[in-house]
Amino acid sequence: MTPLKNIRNFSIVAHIDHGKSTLADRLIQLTGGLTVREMKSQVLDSMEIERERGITIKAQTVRLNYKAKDGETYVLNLIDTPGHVDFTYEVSRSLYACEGALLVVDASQGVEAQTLANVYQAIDVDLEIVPVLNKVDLPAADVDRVKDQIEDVIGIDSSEALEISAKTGVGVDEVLEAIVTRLPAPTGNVDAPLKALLVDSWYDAYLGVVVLVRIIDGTLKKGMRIRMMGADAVYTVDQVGVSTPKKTPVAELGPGEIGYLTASIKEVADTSVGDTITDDKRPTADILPGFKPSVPVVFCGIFPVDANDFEDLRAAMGKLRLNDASFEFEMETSAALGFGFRCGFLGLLHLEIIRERLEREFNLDLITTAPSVVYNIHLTDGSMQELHNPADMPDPVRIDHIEEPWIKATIMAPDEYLGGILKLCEERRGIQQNLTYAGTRAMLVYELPLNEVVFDFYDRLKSVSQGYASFDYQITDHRPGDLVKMQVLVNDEPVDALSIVVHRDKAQTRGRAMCEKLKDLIPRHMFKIPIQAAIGGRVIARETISAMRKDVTAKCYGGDASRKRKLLDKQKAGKKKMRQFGRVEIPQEAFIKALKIDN
Ligand SMILES: Nc1nc2c(ncn2[C@@H]2O[C@H](COP(=O)(O)OP(=O)(O)OP(=O)(O)O)[C@@H](O)[C@H]2O)c(=O)[nH]1
Repeated sequence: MTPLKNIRNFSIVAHIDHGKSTLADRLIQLTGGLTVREMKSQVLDSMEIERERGITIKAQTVRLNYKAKDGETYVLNLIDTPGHVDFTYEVSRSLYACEGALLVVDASQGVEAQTLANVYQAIDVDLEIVPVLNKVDLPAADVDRVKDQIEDVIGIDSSEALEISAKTGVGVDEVLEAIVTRLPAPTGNVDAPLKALLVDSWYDAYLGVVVLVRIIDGTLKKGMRIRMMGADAVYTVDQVGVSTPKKTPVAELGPGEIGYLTASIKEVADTSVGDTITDDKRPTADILPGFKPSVPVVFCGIFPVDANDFEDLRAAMGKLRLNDASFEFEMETSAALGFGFRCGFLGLLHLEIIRERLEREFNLDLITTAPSVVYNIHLTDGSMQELHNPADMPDPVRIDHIEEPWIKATIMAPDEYLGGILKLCEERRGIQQNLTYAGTRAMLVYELPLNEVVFDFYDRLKSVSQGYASFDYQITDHRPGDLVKMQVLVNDEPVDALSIVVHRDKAQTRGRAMCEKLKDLIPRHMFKIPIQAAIGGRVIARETISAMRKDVTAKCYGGDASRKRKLLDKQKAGKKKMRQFGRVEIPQEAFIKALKIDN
């Protein structure tokens, strides 16, 4: 057991790409946590898709042993935090396990929206913060400007900010010293009953469910009967260990320490993050405050292209859910798409990652329907129901009013792009709350309906700002809105998977855009296909796909049979990605593409 005074628990908070993982790798390397051979290019971002996209999702920890200049050896626990808006809830849970945080800011870029969001969370839980300016090796680095920005925008003292390059290694040893000298040691009582925070849990192919814990008081040992106080479940501890980042069993964990336990827990869903773990025989008197559970805010339908893949899809989703309790799914049937699942996600990136994993790791061809937010439908009989699927919208005569979720969005960008950004926010029914400047960077705060943001807002923001704007949001409340369900009819048949809930003022424009898009996305058939958008029985937009004059093989004049076969094969392969609706075949990608709004 490490004495409290020799423990430091910290996180690194940063905006995406400011160098958090690179710095973490350096710290691991300098403290000898891994041999160079064991060191992959990025140790902490280990999942394949995370690596590809350069983002971190699951919080991970690593324990470092550091011999400081004072001659003592310290245990430094680094808890990694995710960097994307969809996963901010994982940031806050990681921060609860720490006493301090390194605030990493790219010295060539400055403070960005997620720097702010993350550092405010750290300040909220009273962490000691050490500002670190990274990438000082870049010619564009402007240390003084960024220091001023940290003081002006965040409001913390930056006079003693460290100046480093995680890439070249310059200044990184100073970071280790600062962790020891500037961050506080944890406190705790070894003789008190066990009290530990359940920081995270995940499924490991060898160990089963692994629980990451931070010990507050008492000790945790193998063989102990532990109680999860919130979930009210009792388990026997099989193994206690630390991550170096290799999983290494230890005899026990004491106050202030961070480590993992396994206890034959069947599913990640049996553990609730933020729960208090105690000794079943000698329970602690007080429960830790816990965290708000992360609730899915974006829903969509996922259907197999080939109906025979339904069971495989169910099994694949079950596997992903093992490791991701915030991903929800339940069976759904659609008149157009048959059997599938209605799935809930934390945000659009989360949706994309899950879909990509299903397709890539489980080799499934999928149709994803329009993402939708959760609406509160207040009925005339005084009851309220949550609407997760636009297709389930009750009859309008039964509806008294509909409420939709609103967010508070923070956008930071160079001021030259401000015009385009303001226009975009106004188009999306935004209400401007604040506009401030730090030098030539503008910081905008807007209230926006989540429904207007969920689909392509982020893409559009990036394009109007040439990639320079950063964005962060949190859901604030539900507000009444004049919302209607818009249906799309293809060849006079409603395609439920294309239904959306939309603000009445936007319905016409959206309807027209969707019909135009579908006209391009649906290939010609042997007959004329009308495409219509409608609210109730009223058609608000219409396009027609004209009939194909000849069949595809007609252009192979002459009797070249092999060429003809090739063409038909090609057509057949294309068909696999199509879905039959009545007499019309709609390509898989149409369901998402039809919703993108181009300007
Ligand atoms: N020139 C220079 N480049 C750096 C430095 N530190 C990191 N980078 C580069 O910046 C990019 C982003 O670094 P990462 O460490 O992946 O960023 P991150 O903050 O971990 O990103 P997320 O995991 O998505 O939060 C990479 O291409 C790094 O090589 C530095 O000190 N100097």
